[in-house]
Order: sequence, then structure tokens, then C-alpha cells
Amino acid sequence: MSFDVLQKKIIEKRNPTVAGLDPKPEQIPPHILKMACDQYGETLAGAAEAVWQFNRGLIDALSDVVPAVKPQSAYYERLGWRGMEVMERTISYAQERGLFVIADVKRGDIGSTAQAYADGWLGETQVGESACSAFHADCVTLNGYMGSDTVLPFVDTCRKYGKCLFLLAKTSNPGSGELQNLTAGDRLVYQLLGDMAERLGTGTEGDYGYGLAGAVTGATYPEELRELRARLPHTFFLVPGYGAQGGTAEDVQYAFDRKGCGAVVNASRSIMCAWQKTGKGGADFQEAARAAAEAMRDAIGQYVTIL
Ligand SMILES: O=c1ccn([C@@H]2O[C@H](COP(=O)(O)O)[C@@H](O)[C@H]2O)c(=O)[nH]1
Repeated sequence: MSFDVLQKKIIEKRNPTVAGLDPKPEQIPPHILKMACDQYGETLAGAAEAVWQFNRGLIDALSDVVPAVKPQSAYYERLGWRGMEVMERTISYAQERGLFVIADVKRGDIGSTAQAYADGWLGETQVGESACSAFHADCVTLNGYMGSDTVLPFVDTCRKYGKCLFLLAKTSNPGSGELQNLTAGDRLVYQLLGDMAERLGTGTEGDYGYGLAGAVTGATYPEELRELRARLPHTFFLVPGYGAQGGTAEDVQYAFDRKGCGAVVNASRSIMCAWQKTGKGGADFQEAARAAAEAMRDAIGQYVTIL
């Protein structure tokens, strides 16, 4: 199954992290933004070109350090169709460079609509006699709060195409407890969502013991991370909240199993925007991102030994 693909890449690179690609125009080095705007004006077309050049540079700099990237769809959607075209191009380019791609789309809707999302992000759309693939990501994030029937089309699509998904369980944001820590019968809501992932993945466990349905558990809640790891032995974790949101290497150690497997830790701004801290005006954005990704890998390596 597809978490095997991710886990193998993590083992090869000795690095259980994923670099987020969440580019805002104001976080793109000025020379890249200027070049794009000189060509296309200060327009959405200019912004989309700048995002593409920035992403390509980041992927080139990071592809032998990190096993995966996670483009967050919001930053592409805000640029309209041009942004979505850059999203598609970014996914293809990252995959060509050997990276596993998690499309952070957090979708959730009634079954028929969920199937359309699953076709677009992971599978194929039938057009007459032809099966056409759109974004072809390796994995997506989903919001399962509408119930398991809204996730099942993604599960079927993952089975068919060897892909995988992450369900939001305990998210990293400050307000996550407002709903997720409420009691639902004999469990807390985030435990229920974690249990849903464990259940939906049953029977699809791969070489490392993980099913195709993973869970999102924030680095900012290490106690919940520890508890969910023990509770969900076959559920792979996506752990956002490292770096810019305050999560540390010490915090995320609890996401991993005894072999140092079963989780991938995300950092977006702290890698992507590392150039803003070097005082070189962005000319060194690739070196800065690479150094930040290596520092994150090494910090987590102080606490987690992979296999
Ligand atoms: O609980 C969650 C779920 C998803 N995210 C996403 O991860 C990145 C975090 O970005 P940073 O810059 O490293 O803070 C971003 O794409 C979020 O949408 C999350 O933060 N928490």
C-alpha cells in the first residue's frame, strides 16, 4: 500500500519529515516575484508564475533531503485556475524528482461528491472511452467530520490506485479542542476520528503494518500524540505544527512506533521561508530551505531512530 511507498522513502533518506509548499506571494524571494511580475504584471498570472518558480527551486533544493512534499491547496486556489495549474505542475515535478506528494485538501462531502474529489485528486475521471487523471497526488488529507460514508469513496479509490489518505483527528490549531476534545459517548471526538481511520484501514496493512487510512495529529499536542500512537497501532500519522506553530522535535517523538516508523512530520513556513532569516534578501532561498530541512531532520533524529 501507499504508506509503504512513503515509509520506504523515509527510510532511504533517514528523514521522517515532509516539506510544506504553502507559498504566499509576500513570502517569495523578491527577485523571483519581480521577474514573474515583469513578465505578467502584478496579476494572478504573475503570482502563479512566481509560485511555480519558487516551488521548482524548493523542490530542486530539497529532493535529496526530504522524502515528501505537502502542497496546501488553499495557496493555489486563491490564484484561481492559474494556481490550480501550478498545483498540478508542482505535483508532477515533485514526483519526477522522486518525492511522495501529500495534497493537503481537507475535503469532506456527501458520497457522490466525495467520489468526484477522489477522482480528481487521486484517481481518474472517465471522459468517453478515456480515463483521464488530473492531480494524481499520492495521498490527500480529508475532513471526516461528516461521517465515514464521506470517506469511503476515497478508501475505494486508494485501494484501486495504491494511494492513501489522512483523516483529521487532533489538529494542531489552538481551537482544536473546542470540538475535538468533547466527549462522544465513551470517547473523545478526536479519538473517534482516529478510531475511524484505524477501522477504515483494516485489511489494507502493508509491509510496515500501516493501513491506507492515516490520521492527522498535531505536534502542538504531544500528550494526545502519545495516546493516539498507543491507541492506533496501524494508523500512519501526519504531524503538522512543527516549527512555526511551536511544535518541537521532543514533542513529535511520540508519533513514532518502536521502529521509528509510522509518522511523518510537516514543516511549511520554517523551511519555505528560511531565507527571510539569513539577511541575504532571498538570493540564497534554496540553500536556506535545505539547511532548515536538514536541521529539522537532525533535530528529530536526536529522539527517533528509524529501524
Ligand atoms: O492540524 C493541522 C492540519 C494541517 N495543517 C497544515 O499544515 C501546514 C502547517 O504549516 P506551518 O507553516 O508549518 O505552520 C499548513 O499547510 C496547514 O494548513 C496544520 O497546520 N495543522
